[in-house]
Amino acid sequence: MSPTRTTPCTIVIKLGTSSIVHEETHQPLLSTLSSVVETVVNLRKQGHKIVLVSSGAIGVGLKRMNVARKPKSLAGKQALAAIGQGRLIALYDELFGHLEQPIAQVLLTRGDISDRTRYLNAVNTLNELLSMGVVPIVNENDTISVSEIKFGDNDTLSAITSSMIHADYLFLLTDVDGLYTANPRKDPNAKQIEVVTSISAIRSQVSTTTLGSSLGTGGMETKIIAAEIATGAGVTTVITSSKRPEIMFTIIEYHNSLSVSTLAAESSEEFTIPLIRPPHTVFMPSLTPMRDLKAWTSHTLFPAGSVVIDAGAHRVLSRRESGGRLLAAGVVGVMGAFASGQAVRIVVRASDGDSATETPSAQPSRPASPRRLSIAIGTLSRSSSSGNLESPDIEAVSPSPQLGEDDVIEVGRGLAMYNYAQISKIRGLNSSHLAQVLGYADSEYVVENITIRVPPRPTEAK
Ligand SMILES: N[C@@H](CCC(=O)OP(=O)(O)O)C(=O)O
Repeated sequence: MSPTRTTPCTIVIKLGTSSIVHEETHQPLLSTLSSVVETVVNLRKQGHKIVLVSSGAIGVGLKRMNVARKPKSLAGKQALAAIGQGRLIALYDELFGHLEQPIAQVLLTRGDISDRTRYLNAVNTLNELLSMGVVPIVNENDTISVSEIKFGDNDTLSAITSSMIHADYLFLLTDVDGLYTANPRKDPNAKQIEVVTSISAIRSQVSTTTLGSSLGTGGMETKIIAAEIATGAGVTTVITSSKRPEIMFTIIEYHNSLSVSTLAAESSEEFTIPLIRPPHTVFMPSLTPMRDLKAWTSHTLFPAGSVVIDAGAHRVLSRRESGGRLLAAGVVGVMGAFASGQAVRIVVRASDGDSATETPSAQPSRPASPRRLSIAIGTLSRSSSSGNLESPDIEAVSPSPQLGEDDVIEVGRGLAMYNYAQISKIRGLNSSHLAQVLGYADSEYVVENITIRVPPRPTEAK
């Protein structure tokens, strides 16, 4: 056995509906579930901490009520999830119980963890359960989830869970053994992609359209999104088959042996040749992972509005030295109504990235509707992101030119330090003038904890 084999890891395992119930009969797939349970218990014996993110509530509910197809209505799905979730967890308790492994049910909605305190409570509970040697079984709280507060699919939920507990691995177990260039069931030329280092590059290489099942909500596209969230938080993400869950041992061992051999090669020591590669796709974790507050802001919060920045600010925020903090000088407008402390989208105008040079000219007279953008504030000549203030006087404002959603591009997210009306007032100003305009200045920044996900075009990134 390799010495690294038992290095304790924190592992999130996601099991989709297609691995839990039969697609047509909705009978529970007992042999798959038993193998998963056995594997989880064996991983625990090696010292790993395991969280299971399990779908299947609706599928089990369909079987219980003898309903042939997933209902179209939200209430219908919610009712079936309420019926199925209890039975699902009872089934897990039965299977894990035979191996004397305690479990816990954790049901989450995005709404729950959009509140920082509740988010931290969820993190604390999960960590406490793990340190008690329990296997938490997480699902979306479907009964109360509505579209605005839904994770939408359990791939995303598992990625957010893995980020919450700083997992080492996220395994997305599904009915295929990895990501392919095309649907392997239909196209004999489909090739498995073994290693993904760039999610954006991979999107152009794979066809993701046909790989969802009729019961679940995910498919390959949601797995790629999940991989993007998890790897961004430093979590190695693996797609592999749920039919042989014990393959997770070999995959962990394989990756450990690769890193051991790389280290040995670097120090010219002897090393053993890594094992034969088990079938899977691995998404490599970011070398500069986003942790805690930034990951929370970026992935768990629904933004309440938008802050429009100029091209100069976009360039500055894309550099690590900016610390993810935006000065009022780089703001050209706001969109929607948001309070201080809420998450906001950071957007640039789609036109041509010329916002840095354009003089702002209007102030919204009322909260802009979420779909319209009001370019905010007074007629004085203000600086661009250089932060120079040419006149300290705030003059009367002119009507708002409006931009639609199509006129802006989201480039990142952050937490607003002031509300939308205040940011409108101080837009373009040097931070030394915030107290004069607002009557106070708790922060010299208007938005903090910003993660830029879309950097400026290379020609702009001087
Ligand atoms: N929360 C739902 C599952 C939603 C979902 O994402 O399903 P899947 O695409 O099979 O992972 C349930 O338990 O039925």
